Amino acid sequence: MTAFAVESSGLTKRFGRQVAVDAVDLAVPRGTVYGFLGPNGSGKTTTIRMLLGLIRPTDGGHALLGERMPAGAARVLPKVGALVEGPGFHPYLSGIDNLRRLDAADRTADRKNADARIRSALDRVGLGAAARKRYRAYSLGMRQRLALAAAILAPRDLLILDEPTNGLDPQGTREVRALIAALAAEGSTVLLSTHLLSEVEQICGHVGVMHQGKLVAQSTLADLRAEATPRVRVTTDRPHDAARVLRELGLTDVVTGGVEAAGVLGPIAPEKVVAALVHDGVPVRGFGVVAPDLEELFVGLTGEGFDVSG
Ligand SMILES: Nc1ncnc2c1ncn2[C@@H]1O[C@H](COP(=O)(O)OP(=O)(O)OP(=O)(O)O)[C@@H](O)[C@H]1O
Repeated sequence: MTAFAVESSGLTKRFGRQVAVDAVDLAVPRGTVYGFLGPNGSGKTTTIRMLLGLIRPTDGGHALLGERMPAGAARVLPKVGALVEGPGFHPYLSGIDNLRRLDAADRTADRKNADARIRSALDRVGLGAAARKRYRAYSLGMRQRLALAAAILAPRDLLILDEPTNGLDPQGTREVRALIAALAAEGSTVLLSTHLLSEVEQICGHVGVMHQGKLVAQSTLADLRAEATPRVRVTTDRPHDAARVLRELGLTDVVTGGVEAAGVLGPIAPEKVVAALVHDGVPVRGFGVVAPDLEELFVGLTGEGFDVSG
């Protein structure tokens, strides 16, 4: 068994002259919740559609659960649950009848326990009470929940979810995040795309960051945080003298503003910085070492802000 539930190499998609996905090497370890993070238009959905075999890559290849795609599609896809925008549900059928229809079309599904599986999926996404309502009467959030129910109609080794909390209210968002955590605890690997950094922070152990079609970072959140070099912040009446001392010591990205000077510490010990400031006669009123938060880190990687709400 390979260590990765999803592995791609050089995965590329061009639409005409536009490169939507540019040589992406994904590595999603089994048993993890992997956040596929990036601003709108960075290529997440296109990557996911290639992973699922819904569109053909222009270049590169990938494997799901150790099976090369598309050759192993028939073997592996029954073990993969997916939530992607695509062919919709039937508007005049109820939620439960839509799921029955989907399940009936799945040759690999176990007929004997179909009712129980469908009921359980509806309950898990919180649609138990609305199961008999017609799909066309569902709110956006309910439609999203039904799509998630469809992804978990059978036990799955891998779930690939494109923006699973899109369209949900805060309560629904919390419920779906809790459901994802529960599915992961039961042993599914989850790859979810999101433009919300807070979502990644709340439920993901791993993250891959997309920017203009490229995967610009991929690691555990813990490693990303550890790599982040802290900054020092000096409060003083003479910020320009403080900045000079910081530069002389080798700190980078040194800036001043008001009664502050700040810079990236790098390998230099903070106590050395304090000693140098004092030695130079800079009146230090305050001194702090601050680790950048994840948002600053990702802005640094992509040059773009992330929506941090939710
Ligand atoms: N079928 C298509 N034909 C032409 N261009 C496309 C097609 N699908 C996607 N693109 C382009 O590819 C780029 C990446 O789009 P994609 O939907 O993969 O990004 P995304 O990160 O999922 O963003 P979003 O969150 O908005 O869906 C965009 O510039 C988009 O306009």
